[in-house]
Amino acid sequence: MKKTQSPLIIRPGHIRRLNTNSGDCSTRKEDRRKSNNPALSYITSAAKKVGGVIFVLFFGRKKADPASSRDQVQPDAWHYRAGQSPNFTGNSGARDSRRSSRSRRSSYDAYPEVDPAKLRDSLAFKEIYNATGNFSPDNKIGEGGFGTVYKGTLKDGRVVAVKRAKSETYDQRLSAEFKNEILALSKIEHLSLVRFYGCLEHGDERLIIVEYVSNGTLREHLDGTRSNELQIGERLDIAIDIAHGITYLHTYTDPPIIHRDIKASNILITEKLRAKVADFGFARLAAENSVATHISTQIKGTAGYLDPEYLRTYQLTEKSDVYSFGVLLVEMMTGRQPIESKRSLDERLTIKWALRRLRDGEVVVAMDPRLRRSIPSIHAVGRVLKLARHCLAPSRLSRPSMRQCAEKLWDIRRELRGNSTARAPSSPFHSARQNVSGSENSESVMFVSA
Ligand SMILES: Nc1ncnc2c1ncn2[C@@H]1O[C@H](COP(=O)(O)OP(=O)(O)OP(=O)(O)O)[C@@H](O)[C@H]1O
Repeated sequence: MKKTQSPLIIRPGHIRRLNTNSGDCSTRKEDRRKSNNPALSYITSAAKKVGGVIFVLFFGRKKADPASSRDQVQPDAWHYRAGQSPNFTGNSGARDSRRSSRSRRSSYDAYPEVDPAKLRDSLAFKEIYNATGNFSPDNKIGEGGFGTVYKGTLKDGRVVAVKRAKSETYDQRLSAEFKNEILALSKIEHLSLVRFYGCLEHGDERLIIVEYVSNGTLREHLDGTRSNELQIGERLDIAIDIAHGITYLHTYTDPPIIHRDIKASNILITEKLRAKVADFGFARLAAENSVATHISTQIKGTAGYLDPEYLRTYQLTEKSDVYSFGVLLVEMMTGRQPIESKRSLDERLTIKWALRRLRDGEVVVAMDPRLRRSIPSIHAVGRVLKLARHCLAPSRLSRPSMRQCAEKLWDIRRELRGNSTARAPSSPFHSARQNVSGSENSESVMFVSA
Protein backbone atom coordinates (compact mmCIF):
# COMPACT_ATOMS: atom_id res chain seq x y z
CA MET A 1 0.00 0.00 0.00
CA LYS A 2 1.38 3.35 -0.98
CA LYS A 3 1.28 6.15 1.44
CA THR A 4 1.09 9.76 0.39
CA GLN A 5 2.27 12.67 2.47
CA SER A 6 1.92 16.40 2.59
CA PRO A 7 5.07 18.27 1.64
CA LEU A 8 5.83 18.73 5.32
CA ILE A 9 9.10 17.11 6.18
CA ILE A 10 8.09 14.86 9.04
CA ARG A 11 5.23 12.45 9.18
CA PRO A 12 2.33 14.13 10.94
CA GLY A 13 2.30 11.74 13.85
CA HIS A 14 5.82 12.71 14.74
CA ILE A 15 5.77 16.44 14.33
CA ARG A 16 6.28 18.40 17.48
CA ARG A 17 4.13 21.42 16.79
CA LEU A 18 5.75 24.48 18.20
CA ASN A 19 3.76 27.52 19.14
CA THR A 20 6.27 30.31 19.54
CA ASN A 21 3.77 32.62 21.23
CA SER A 22 2.72 30.39 24.01
CA GLY A 23 5.83 28.31 24.26
CA ASP A 24 3.66 25.27 24.14
CA CYS A 25 5.08 22.19 22.47
CA SER A 26 2.52 19.60 21.57
CA THR A 27 2.21 16.60 19.34
CA ARG A 28 -0.74 14.93 17.77
CA LYS A 29 0.24 11.75 19.47
CA GLU A 30 1.22 13.43 22.66
CA ASP A 31 -0.39 10.88 24.90
CA ARG A 32 1.32 8.06 23.10
CA ARG A 33 4.62 9.87 23.25
CA LYS A 34 4.22 10.44 26.96
CA SER A 35 3.55 6.85 27.63
CA ASN A 36 6.38 5.80 25.34
CA ASN A 37 8.83 8.28 26.64
CA PRO A 38 8.10 9.77 30.02
CA ALA A 39 11.45 11.43 29.82
CA LEU A 40 10.33 13.54 26.91
CA SER A 41 7.24 14.79 28.71
CA TYR A 42 9.43 15.60 31.68
CA ILE A 43 11.64 17.71 29.49
CA THR A 44 8.67 19.33 27.81
CA SER A 45 7.20 20.40 31.10
CA ALA A 46 10.56 21.73 32.20
CA ALA A 47 10.78 23.62 28.97
CA LYS A 48 7.48 25.35 29.57
CA LYS A 49 8.92 26.92 32.66
CA VAL A 50 11.60 28.67 30.68
CA GLY A 51 10.30 32.20 30.30
CA GLY A 52 10.91 34.01 27.00
CA VAL A 53 13.26 31.43 25.60
CA ILE A 54 11.43 28.47 24.23
CA PHE A 55 13.16 25.22 24.82
CA VAL A 56 12.52 22.51 22.32
CA LEU A 57 14.82 19.67 23.23
CA PHE A 58 18.08 19.39 24.99
CA PHE A 59 20.44 16.50 25.22
CA GLY A 60 23.99 15.90 26.20
CA ARG A 61 23.76 15.78 29.99
CA LYS A 62 25.18 12.31 29.98
CA LYS A 63 28.06 13.34 32.17
CA ALA A 64 25.58 13.72 35.02
CA ASP A 65 24.22 10.28 34.33
CA PRO A 66 26.70 7.59 35.25
CA ALA A 67 24.30 4.83 34.35
CA SER A 68 23.92 6.01 30.82
CA SER A 69 27.64 6.41 30.43
CA ARG A 70 27.91 2.66 30.79
CA ASP A 71 26.43 2.46 27.33
CA GLN A 72 28.92 4.81 25.79
CA VAL A 73 31.48 3.39 23.44
CA GLN A 74 34.95 4.42 24.45
CA PRO A 75 36.88 6.47 21.92
CA ASP A 76 39.36 3.70 21.28
CA ALA A 77 36.50 1.34 20.53
CA TRP A 78 35.60 3.51 17.59
CA HIS A 79 33.26 1.08 15.99
CA TYR A 80 32.79 -1.98 18.00
CA ARG A 81 31.32 -3.17 21.18
CA ALA A 82 32.12 -6.55 22.54
CA GLY A 83 30.02 -9.22 20.94
CA GLN A 84 29.01 -7.08 17.99
CA SER A 85 29.55 -8.07 14.44
CA PRO A 86 32.52 -6.22 13.02
CA ASN A 87 30.40 -5.47 10.00
CA PHE A 88 27.84 -3.38 11.73
CA THR A 89 28.18 -0.59 14.17
CA GLY A 90 25.76 1.13 16.42
CA ASN A 91 26.53 2.41 19.85
CA SER A 92 24.05 3.16 22.58
CA GLY A 93 20.39 3.28 21.82
CA ALA A 94 20.19 0.46 19.29
CA ARG A 95 16.60 -0.38 18.59
CA ASP A 96 16.91 -4.05 19.36
CA SER A 97 18.52 -3.55 22.70
CA ARG A 98 15.88 -1.01 23.66
CA ARG A 99 13.17 -3.44 22.74
CA SER A 100 14.70 -6.44 24.38
CA SER A 101 15.37 -4.74 27.65
CA ARG A 102 13.38 -1.68 28.59
CA SER A 103 14.94 -1.72 32.02
CA ARG A 104 18.41 -1.38 30.59
CA ARG A 105 19.22 2.28 30.32
CA SER A 106 19.72 3.48 26.77
CA SER A 107 20.87 6.90 25.66
CA TYR A 108 17.28 8.04 25.35
CA ASP A 109 16.53 7.11 28.91
CA ALA A 110 18.95 9.66 30.23
CA TYR A 111 16.39 12.46 30.22
CA PRO A 112 14.84 12.01 33.66
CA GLU A 113 18.26 12.55 35.19
CA VAL A 114 18.40 16.09 33.82
CA ASP A 115 18.10 18.72 36.50
CA PRO A 116 15.59 21.34 35.26
CA ALA A 117 17.57 24.12 36.88
CA LYS A 118 20.70 23.07 35.02
CA LEU A 119 18.58 22.73 31.93
CA ARG A 120 17.45 26.34 32.15
CA ASP A 121 21.02 27.44 32.67
CA SER A 122 22.19 25.41 29.74
CA LEU A 123 19.57 26.77 27.52
CA ALA A 124 19.97 30.41 28.29
CA PHE A 125 20.42 32.30 25.10
CA LYS A 126 22.95 34.30 27.00
CA GLU A 127 25.21 31.30 27.24
CA ILE A 128 25.07 30.71 23.53
CA TYR A 129 25.73 34.38 22.87
CA ASN A 130 28.65 34.26 25.26
CA ALA A 131 29.90 30.99 23.84
CA THR A 132 30.03 32.43 20.35
CA GLY A 133 31.22 35.90 21.38
CA ASN A 134 27.83 37.35 20.47
CA PHE A 135 28.05 35.59 17.14
CA SER A 136 31.32 37.27 16.43
CA PRO A 137 32.59 36.99 12.83
CA ASP A 138 35.79 35.64 14.38
CA ASN A 139 33.86 32.56 15.46
CA LYS A 140 32.12 32.01 12.16
CA ILE A 141 33.09 28.64 10.73
CA GLY A 142 30.77 28.28 7.79
CA GLU A 143 27.71 29.23 5.87
CA GLY A 144 25.06 26.89 4.50
CA GLY A 145 21.55 26.91 3.15
CA PHE A 146 20.17 27.04 6.68
CA GLY A 147 22.26 29.92 7.88
CA THR A 148 25.58 30.76 9.47
CA VAL A 149 27.58 28.35 11.61
CA TYR A 150 29.62 29.54 14.61
CA LYS A 151 32.05 27.80 16.89
CA GLY A 152 31.57 28.21 20.62
CA THR A 153 32.50 26.76 23.98
CA LEU A 154 29.77 26.05 26.52
CA LYS A 155 30.23 26.65 30.23
CA ASP A 156 30.82 22.94 30.80
CA GLY A 157 33.70 23.01 28.32
CA ARG A 158 31.99 21.36 25.38
CA VAL A 159 33.03 22.82 22.07
CA VAL A 160 29.98 23.23 19.89
CA ALA A 161 28.90 24.37 16.46
CA VAL A 162 25.93 26.72 16.60
CA LYS A 163 23.82 26.90 13.45
CA ARG A 164 21.96 30.18 13.32
CA ALA A 165 19.06 30.36 10.89
CA LYS A 166 18.97 33.26 8.50
CA SER A 167 16.27 35.43 10.02
CA GLU A 168 15.53 37.27 6.80
CA THR A 169 14.76 34.02 5.02
CA TYR A 170 12.82 32.53 7.87
CA ASP A 171 9.45 31.31 6.71
CA GLN A 172 7.17 28.37 7.18
CA ARG A 173 9.27 26.16 4.94
CA LEU A 174 12.40 26.82 6.93
CA SER A 175 10.45 26.41 10.09
CA ALA A 176 9.43 22.93 9.08
CA GLU A 177 13.01 22.20 8.09
CA PHE A 178 14.23 23.51 11.41
CA LYS A 179 11.88 21.30 13.34
CA ASN A 180 12.77 18.46 11.08
CA GLU A 181 16.41 18.81 11.95
CA ILE A 182 15.61 18.97 15.64
CA LEU A 183 13.52 15.86 15.62
CA ALA A 184 15.89 13.81 13.52
CA LEU A 185 18.96 14.85 15.45
CA SER A 186 17.31 14.20 18.76
CA LYS A 187 16.92 10.56 17.87
CA ILE A 188 20.43 9.68 17.07
CA GLU A 189 23.59 8.85 18.89
CA HIS A 190 26.40 7.21 17.02
CA LEU A 191 30.09 7.95 16.75
CA SER A 192 29.81 8.38 12.99
CA LEU A 193 26.99 10.90 13.28
CA VAL A 194 27.36 14.47 14.48
CA ARG A 195 25.97 14.67 17.99
CA PHE A 196 23.00 16.93 18.64
CA TYR A 197 23.13 18.93 21.87
CA GLY A 198 20.08 21.13 21.71
CA CYS A 199 18.23 23.92 20.06
CA LEU A 200 16.66 27.21 20.92
CA GLU A 201 13.89 29.22 19.41
CA HIS A 202 13.33 32.77 20.49
CA GLY A 203 11.53 35.35 18.41
CA ASP A 204 13.16 35.32 15.01
CA GLU A 205 16.21 33.47 16.26
CA ARG A 206 16.56 29.77 15.58
CA LEU A 207 19.67 28.04 16.79
CA ILE A 208 20.82 24.44 16.58
CA ILE A 209 23.66 23.39 18.81
CA VAL A 210 25.67 20.36 17.71
CA GLU A 211 29.01 18.74 18.36
CA TYR A 212 31.90 20.66 16.84
CA VAL A 213 33.99 18.54 14.49
CA SER A 214 37.37 20.11 14.06
CA ASN A 215 38.93 19.00 10.81
CA GLY A 216 36.73 20.38 8.06
CA THR A 217 34.56 18.66 5.52
CA LEU A 218 35.36 15.68 3.33
CA ARG A 219 35.08 17.92 0.29
CA GLU A 220 37.81 20.18 1.67
CA HIS A 221 40.04 17.15 2.17
CA LEU A 222 39.39 15.91 -1.35
CA ASP A 223 40.20 19.38 -2.65
CA GLY A 224 43.48 19.28 -0.72
CA THR A 225 42.65 22.41 1.27
CA ARG A 226 42.66 20.58 4.61
CA SER A 227 45.22 17.85 4.32
CA ASN A 228 47.67 17.05 1.62
CA GLU A 229 46.21 13.77 0.77
CA LEU A 230 43.82 11.18 1.96
CA GLN A 231 45.23 7.95 0.66
CA ILE A 232 43.08 4.98 -0.28
CA GLY A 233 43.23 3.44 3.22
CA GLU A 234 41.97 6.62 4.86
CA ARG A 235 39.30 7.05 2.22
CA LEU A 236 38.08 3.52 2.85
CA ASP A 237 37.97 4.19 6.60
CA ILE A 238 35.93 7.32 5.96
CA ALA A 239 33.58 5.51 3.56
CA ILE A 240 33.06 2.78 6.16
CA ASP A 241 32.29 5.37 8.85
CA ILE A 242 29.75 7.04 6.59
CA ALA A 243 28.16 3.71 5.68
CA HIS A 244 27.90 2.78 9.36
CA GLY A 245 26.39 6.15 10.27
CA ILE A 246 23.75 5.90 7.58
CA THR A 247 23.09 2.24 8.39
CA TYR A 248 22.34 3.37 11.90
CA LEU A 249 19.91 6.00 10.62
CA HIS A 250 18.17 3.51 8.35
CA THR A 251 18.12 0.50 10.60
CA TYR A 252 18.57 1.36 14.23
CA THR A 253 16.59 4.52 14.76
CA ASP A 254 12.93 4.12 15.37
CA PRO A 255 11.29 5.18 13.11
CA PRO A 256 14.06 5.05 10.51
CA ILE A 257 15.59 8.26 9.26
CA ILE A 258 16.42 8.98 5.65
CA HIS A 259 19.17 11.58 5.52
CA ARG A 260 18.31 12.93 2.05
CA ASP A 261 21.40 15.09 1.64
CA ILE A 262 24.39 12.78 1.71
CA LYS A 263 27.24 14.69 0.08
CA ALA A 264 30.91 15.39 0.68
CA SER A 265 30.31 18.78 2.30
CA ASN A 266 27.99 17.14 4.83
CA ILE A 267 30.69 14.75 5.98
CA LEU A 268 32.81 16.23 8.76
CA ILE A 269 36.28 14.91 9.47
CA THR A 270 37.91 14.45 12.86
CA GLU A 271 41.56 15.03 13.72
CA LYS A 272 42.09 11.28 13.35
CA LEU A 273 40.67 11.42 9.83
CA ARG A 274 37.47 9.62 10.73
CA ALA A 275 34.09 10.73 9.46
CA LYS A 276 30.89 12.01 11.01
CA VAL A 277 27.75 12.49 8.97
CA ALA A 278 26.23 15.94 9.54
CA ASP A 279 23.37 18.18 8.50
CA PHE A 280 20.08 16.53 8.99
CA GLY A 281 18.16 19.56 7.79
CA PHE A 282 16.69 17.54 5.00
CA ALA A 283 16.24 14.41 6.96
CA ARG A 284 12.90 12.80 6.98
CA LEU A 285 11.55 10.11 9.16
CA ALA A 286 10.81 7.11 7.03
CA ALA A 287 7.57 5.27 7.12
CA GLU A 288 7.00 3.68 10.48
CA ASN A 289 4.23 1.52 9.15
CA SER A 290 5.83 -1.63 7.84
CA VAL A 291 3.20 -1.86 5.10
CA ALA A 292 4.34 1.41 3.58
CA THR A 293 7.35 0.97 1.36
CA HIS A 294 8.07 4.61 0.74
CA ILE A 295 6.95 8.13 1.54
CA SER A 296 6.01 10.78 -0.98
CA THR A 297 7.60 14.13 -0.57
CA GLN A 298 8.76 17.32 -2.18
CA ILE A 299 12.19 16.96 -3.74
CA LYS A 300 15.05 17.83 -1.41
CA GLY A 301 18.73 17.29 -1.78
CA THR A 302 21.67 18.52 -3.81
CA ALA A 303 22.12 18.45 -7.58
CA GLY A 304 24.40 15.66 -8.68
CA TYR A 305 23.53 13.43 -5.72
CA LEU A 306 19.82 13.01 -6.32
CA ASP A 307 18.35 9.61 -6.95
CA PRO A 308 16.76 9.67 -10.44
CA GLU A 309 13.99 7.35 -9.33
CA TYR A 310 13.13 9.74 -6.50
CA LEU A 311 13.18 12.65 -8.97
CA ARG A 312 10.85 10.77 -11.29
CA THR A 313 8.41 9.38 -8.74
CA TYR A 314 8.74 11.73 -5.73
CA GLN A 315 8.92 8.58 -3.66
CA LEU A 316 11.59 8.55 -1.04
CA THR A 317 13.13 5.41 0.42
CA GLU A 318 16.40 4.55 2.14
CA LYS A 319 17.69 3.60 -1.30
CA SER A 320 17.79 7.30 -2.23
CA ASP A 321 20.53 7.67 0.39
CA VAL A 322 22.22 4.61 -1.11
CA TYR A 323 22.23 6.33 -4.49
CA SER A 324 23.75 9.51 -3.03
CA PHE A 325 26.31 7.35 -1.24
CA GLY A 326 27.21 5.81 -4.62
CA VAL A 327 27.85 9.32 -5.97
CA LEU A 328 29.95 10.05 -2.89
CA LEU A 329 32.03 6.89 -3.40
CA VAL A 330 32.79 7.97 -6.97
CA GLU A 331 33.70 11.42 -5.66
CA MET A 332 36.06 9.89 -3.11
CA MET A 333 37.80 7.68 -5.67
CA THR A 334 38.10 10.31 -8.42
CA GLY A 335 38.50 13.41 -6.26
CA ARG A 336 36.11 15.17 -8.63
CA GLN A 337 32.86 16.93 -7.80
CA PRO A 338 29.72 15.10 -9.01
CA ILE A 339 29.21 17.82 -11.62
CA GLU A 340 32.32 19.34 -13.18
CA SER A 341 30.88 22.07 -15.36
CA LYS A 342 34.24 23.25 -16.69
CA ARG A 343 35.22 19.90 -18.19
CA SER A 344 34.46 18.57 -21.64
CA LEU A 345 30.97 17.27 -22.20
CA ASP A 346 31.85 13.59 -21.73
CA GLU A 347 33.55 14.30 -18.38
CA ARG A 348 31.03 16.71 -16.94
CA LEU A 349 28.97 14.13 -15.07
CA THR A 350 31.57 12.40 -12.95
CA ILE A 351 29.61 9.22 -12.27
CA LYS A 352 29.03 8.59 -15.97
CA TRP A 353 32.63 9.30 -16.83
CA ALA A 354 34.04 7.18 -14.00
CA LEU A 355 31.75 4.23 -14.64
CA ARG A 356 32.70 4.33 -18.32
CA ARG A 357 36.35 4.17 -17.28
CA LEU A 358 35.49 1.22 -15.04
CA ARG A 359 33.66 -0.56 -17.85
CA ASP A 360 36.58 -0.02 -20.22
CA GLY A 361 39.10 -1.32 -17.71
CA GLU A 362 40.63 2.13 -17.18
CA VAL A 363 40.28 2.47 -13.45
CA VAL A 364 43.65 4.10 -13.16
CA VAL A 365 42.44 6.93 -15.42
CA ALA A 366 39.46 7.61 -13.17
CA MET A 367 41.55 7.49 -10.02
CA ASP A 368 42.16 10.75 -8.15
CA PRO A 369 45.61 12.02 -9.21
CA ARG A 370 46.31 12.56 -5.50
CA LEU A 371 46.06 8.81 -4.85
CA ARG A 372 49.30 6.87 -5.00
CA ARG A 373 49.25 4.31 -7.78
CA SER A 374 50.00 0.79 -6.61
CA ILE A 375 48.54 -2.52 -7.63
CA PRO A 376 46.60 -2.89 -4.35
CA SER A 377 45.32 0.70 -4.45
CA ILE A 378 44.15 0.45 -8.07
CA HIS A 379 42.49 -2.83 -7.28
CA ALA A 380 40.73 -1.28 -4.26
CA VAL A 381 39.57 1.72 -6.31
CA GLY A 382 38.18 -0.66 -8.93
CA ARG A 383 36.25 -2.58 -6.30
CA VAL A 384 34.87 0.61 -4.75
CA LEU A 385 33.76 1.84 -8.18
CA LYS A 386 32.00 -1.47 -8.73
CA LEU A 387 30.19 -1.02 -5.44
CA ALA A 388 29.33 2.55 -6.49
CA ARG A 389 27.89 1.20 -9.75
CA HIS A 390 25.70 -1.11 -7.71
CA CYS A 391 24.52 1.80 -5.52
CA LEU A 392 23.78 3.86 -8.63
CA ALA A 393 21.51 1.24 -10.18
CA PRO A 394 18.59 3.02 -11.87
CA SER A 395 16.06 0.91 -9.98
CA ARG A 396 16.18 1.14 -6.21
CA LEU A 397 15.32 -2.53 -5.93
CA SER A 398 18.68 -3.38 -7.48
CA ARG A 399 20.67 -1.24 -5.05
CA PRO A 400 22.31 -2.71 -1.95
CA SER A 401 21.38 -1.64 1.57
CA MET A 402 23.74 0.65 3.44
CA ARG A 403 24.63 -2.24 5.66
CA GLN A 404 25.69 -4.29 2.67
CA CYS A 405 27.74 -1.32 1.48
CA ALA A 406 29.50 -1.18 4.84
CA GLU A 407 30.25 -4.90 4.67
CA LYS A 408 31.63 -4.66 1.15
CA LEU A 409 33.80 -1.68 2.04
CA TRP A 410 35.06 -3.51 5.08
CA ASP A 411 36.06 -6.41 2.88
CA ILE A 412 37.81 -4.11 0.39
CA ARG A 413 39.76 -2.48 3.19
CA ARG A 414 40.74 -5.83 4.67
CA GLU A 415 41.96 -7.02 1.30
CA LEU A 416 43.85 -3.76 0.73
CA ARG A 417 45.66 -4.20 4.03
CA GLY A 418 46.50 -7.80 3.21
CA ASN A 419 47.72 -6.90 -0.28
CA SER A 420 49.69 -3.90 0.92
CA THR A 421 51.60 -5.87 3.54
CA ALA A 422 52.19 -8.75 1.12
CA ARG A 423 53.72 -6.46 -1.50
CA ALA A 424 56.81 -4.33 -1.57
CA PRO A 425 55.99 -0.69 -0.79
CA SER A 426 57.07 0.41 -4.23
CA SER A 427 55.44 -0.90 -7.37
CA PRO A 428 55.49 0.12 -11.02
CA PHE A 429 52.37 2.15 -10.27
CA HIS A 430 53.82 3.98 -7.35
CA SER A 431 55.35 6.83 -9.32
CA ALA A 432 52.62 7.06 -11.89
CA ARG A 433 50.52 9.66 -10.08
CA GLN A 434 50.02 11.96 -13.02
CA ASN A 435 50.78 9.59 -15.87
CA VAL A 436 47.64 7.54 -15.95
CA SER A 437 47.36 6.44 -19.54
CA GLY A 438 48.81 3.82 -21.86
CA SER A 439 50.19 0.49 -20.76
CA GLU A 440 49.33 1.03 -17.08
CA ASN A 441 45.67 1.00 -17.98
CA SER A 442 45.81 -2.39 -19.61
CA GLU A 443 47.69 -3.80 -16.63
CA SER A 444 45.08 -2.42 -14.26
CA VAL A 445 42.37 -4.35 -16.09
CA MET A 446 43.79 -7.52 -14.64
CA PHE A 447 43.03 -6.30 -11.17
CA VAL A 448 39.65 -4.67 -11.54
CA SER A 449 37.78 -7.14 -13.63
CA ALA A 450 38.32 -10.18 -11.48
N1 LIG B 1 29.32 20.46 13.52
C1 LIG B 1 30.19 21.19 12.84
N2 LIG B 1 31.47 21.27 13.22
C2 LIG B 1 32.37 22.01 12.53
N3 LIG B 1 32.06 22.71 11.42
C3 LIG B 1 30.79 22.66 10.98
C4 LIG B 1 29.80 21.92 11.66
N4 LIG B 1 28.63 22.05 10.98
C5 LIG B 1 28.89 22.84 9.95
N5 LIG B 1 30.18 23.22 9.93
C6 LIG B 1 30.83 24.09 8.94
O1 LIG B 1 29.88 25.02 8.47
C7 LIG B 1 29.71 24.86 7.06
C8 LIG B 1 28.25 25.08 6.71
O2 LIG B 1 27.51 24.01 7.23
P1 LIG B 1 25.98 23.77 6.93
O3 LIG B 1 25.65 22.42 7.42
O4 LIG B 1 25.19 24.90 7.46
O5 LIG B 1 25.87 23.90 5.36
P2 LIG B 1 26.38 22.96 4.17
O6 LIG B 1 26.15 21.53 4.54
O7 LIG B 1 27.79 23.31 3.82
O8 LIG B 1 25.47 23.42 2.97
P3 LIG B 1 23.93 23.09 2.73
O9 LIG B 1 23.17 23.98 3.62
O10 LIG B 1 23.75 23.39 1.29
O11 LIG B 1 23.73 21.64 3.05
C9 LIG B 1 30.22 23.46 6.73
O12 LIG B 1 30.67 23.38 5.41
C10 LIG B 1 31.34 23.30 7.74
O13 LIG B 1 32.51 23.92 7.25
